[in-house]
Amino acid sequence: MDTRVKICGLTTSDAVSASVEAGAQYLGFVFFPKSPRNVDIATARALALDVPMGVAKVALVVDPSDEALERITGEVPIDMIQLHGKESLERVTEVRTRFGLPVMKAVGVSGPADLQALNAYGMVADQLLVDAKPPQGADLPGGNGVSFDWRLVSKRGWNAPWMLAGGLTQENVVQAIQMTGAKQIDLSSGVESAPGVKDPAKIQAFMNAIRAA
Ligand SMILES: O=C(O)c1ccccc1N[C@@H]1O[C@H](COP(=O)(O)O)[C@@H](O)[C@H]1O
Repeated sequence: MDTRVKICGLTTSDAVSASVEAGAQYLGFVFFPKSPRNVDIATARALALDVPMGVAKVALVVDPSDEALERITGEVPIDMIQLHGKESLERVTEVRTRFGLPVMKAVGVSGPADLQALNAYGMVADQLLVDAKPPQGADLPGGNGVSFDWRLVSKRGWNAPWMLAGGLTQENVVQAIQMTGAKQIDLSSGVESAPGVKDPAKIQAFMNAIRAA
């Protein structure tokens, strides 16, 4: 299966190496203090400098200010900004223009009404991240290890390339790809041994599951 994978929430060089060696095409660094996967700028910079050419480094941010984005993009050699908050269509356009980097906009899906947002953001973002909505009362807008009803996005396309996210694991990823037709997937907690702790064996097993499909 020729699926591109983003492994998100990397905090150590071991996790970066395991993801690169297993064949991930995108690596995500989380800049969100409430997350167990949060990294400071110095750590992210050191990790990103070791990523080989051809593997995209993604900065995940949640309703960021321009100042926060200036600090991140000024010090960390990133290739893409992932907006994972309540950013408006206008804000997506503004961030793309101001920072000169591709923007991936995350959209939470729990029912058919959410597909409108994907249509709209697909017109302004470079990529879409189609994720589950966070459970009621969750501290995090993503990274909660929950899936949504994949039939909602079965064989759908939008104006921008998209990644499927939300509760993906080595056990369910093949079915998720078969049901949705996703060509790109994104995951975080499904390859962890504890919140924020990536497990190299789970990363390899996840990639093996996709390749064997
Ligand atoms: O992972 C986080 O801590 C996080 C924090 C804030 C916003 C988004 C976050 N994660 C994103 O959510 C997807 C799905 O996560 P999971 O596989 O369900 O655990 C993850 O890949 C990140 O893009």
